[in-house]
Amino acid sequence: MYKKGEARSSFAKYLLENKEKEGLNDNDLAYIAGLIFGAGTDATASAITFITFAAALNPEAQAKVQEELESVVRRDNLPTFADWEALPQTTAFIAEMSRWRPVVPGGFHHRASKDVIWNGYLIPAGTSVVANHWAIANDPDIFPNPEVFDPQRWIDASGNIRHNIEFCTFGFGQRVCPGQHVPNRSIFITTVLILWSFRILEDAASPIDSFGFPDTPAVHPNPFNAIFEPRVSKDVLRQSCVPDH
Ligand code: HEM
Repeated sequence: MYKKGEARSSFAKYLLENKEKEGLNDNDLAYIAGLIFGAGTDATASAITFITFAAALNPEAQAKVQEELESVVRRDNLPTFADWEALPQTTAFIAEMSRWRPVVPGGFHHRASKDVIWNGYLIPAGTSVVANHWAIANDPDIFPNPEVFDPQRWIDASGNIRHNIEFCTFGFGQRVCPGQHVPNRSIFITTVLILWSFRILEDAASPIDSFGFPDTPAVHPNPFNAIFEPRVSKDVLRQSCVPDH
């Protein structure tokens, strides 16, 4: 456990100090440290940008999250991780963003290292296999009216998060995203802090193209304008306690 103010451990420092023990050469070190940085920062930044994109384009869904924040967190407190369990609408908004505009729509390609028989199909060694996140996200049998941004599809009749559907935003199996707990937390806290503080509006003078993102395996939305209208006065903000994360 780290004490406040104490220097925290660093993954890159660990790699450098344990190079021999882990059997790594300098190239391995550079790639592993770089991959964590590249995979981590860009995908998370993209997801947070898609949160503002989804909020601006779906004012009613955004208002539902703000109603929930209003009753659970209230305006004189900043939201914290401790509120997570009590915020199903916010959790559903984030889940729906991940499905509606997946950060990795093309999935990452994998190559079969040996012949594989799957469901009666032979996948010969060397074949590239693509799990197409976009097709899964838009499967109408699982997600009716998939083109509609509808966080309520993640909510059950009692108002809780459904556990009988999921979307593969972090991939699958052995190569599933090992960092997923980090973005899950950063996306949650950033979303609640932004939507608690601001109403995000589409700028009528510069409409957002809801399909404005490139045709590549991992994406960011194309640059767009949105208006951030403060929901909380500066005085309330000054009085709010800053959470100790
Ligand atoms: C919203 C944020 C993120 C999304 C949507 C995401 C998504 C993914 C996906 C789809 C894969 C490929 C899984 C597969 O092959 O099926 C992956 C792999 C990976 N991710 Fe993430 N990721 C995110 C954030 C992060 C963060 C924060 C880290 C590190 C702290 C990270 C580290 C990695 C690494 C190292 C791999 C490669 C794993 C391997 O090939 O064994 N990712 N990620």
